[in-house]
Amino acid sequence: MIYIATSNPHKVEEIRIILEGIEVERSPKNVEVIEDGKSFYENSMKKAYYYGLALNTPVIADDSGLEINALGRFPGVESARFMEGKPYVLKMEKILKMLESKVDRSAQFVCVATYFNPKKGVLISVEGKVEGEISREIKGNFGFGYDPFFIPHGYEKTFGELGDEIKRKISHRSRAFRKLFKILKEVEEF
Ligand SMILES: O=P(O)(O)OP(=O)(O)OP(=O)(O)OC[C@H]1O[C@@H](n2cnc3c(O)ncnc32)[C@H](O)[C@@H]1O
Ligand SMILES: [Mg+2]
Repeated sequence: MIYIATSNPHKVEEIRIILEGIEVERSPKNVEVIEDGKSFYENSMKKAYYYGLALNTPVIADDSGLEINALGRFPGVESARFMEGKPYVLKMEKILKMLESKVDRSAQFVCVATYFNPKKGVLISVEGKVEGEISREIKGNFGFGYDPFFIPHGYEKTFGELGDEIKRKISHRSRAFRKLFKILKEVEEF
């Protein structure tokens, strides 16, 4: 079993599906980590480090977000803090307004997964990305966060409409966690 250093149950659910056969649990403690890093890497490593120290056992953190290229890769590391506490539908409506005058609707979801073993001082971070574009309408109820207006390349529908089966194959999270576990199988007893 491995703890996921997150306060977000949606992430744990997706990681459970991605890592079929490996038991994952949300950290039993919520550790306050100031996510003031300028990159997903920094925030991911910070979360893994502080959760790993607090639990004194290996953990995996995930820092992720949506980058919209015509908006200078906004919201990026601010994806969670943008309009904090407001429903995601309002966040997406606001972003759709920001995109009204733009031709380029390309975007990517990014996930940096970091493994930290405090007992051995092993820290491994990997990145996964999925390219796509922002739809003109918010559609679908699957997934979470910004899924209902992200159309992955190769599909016509949003992640909100496509659901777990597709997402677990191509999402930024599945790419990052698969990459991480390929390494962990070699360097740690997984
Ligand atoms: O920091 P932790 O405790 O892990 O939980 P969090 O929800 O704050 O997670 P982040 O700081 O990594 O912020 C992630 C942001 O990016 C969004 N996001 C991340 N992965 C996503 C996905 O697969 N689909 C849709 N939105 C996603 C999510 O809704 C947040 O707004
Ligand atoms: Mg966060």
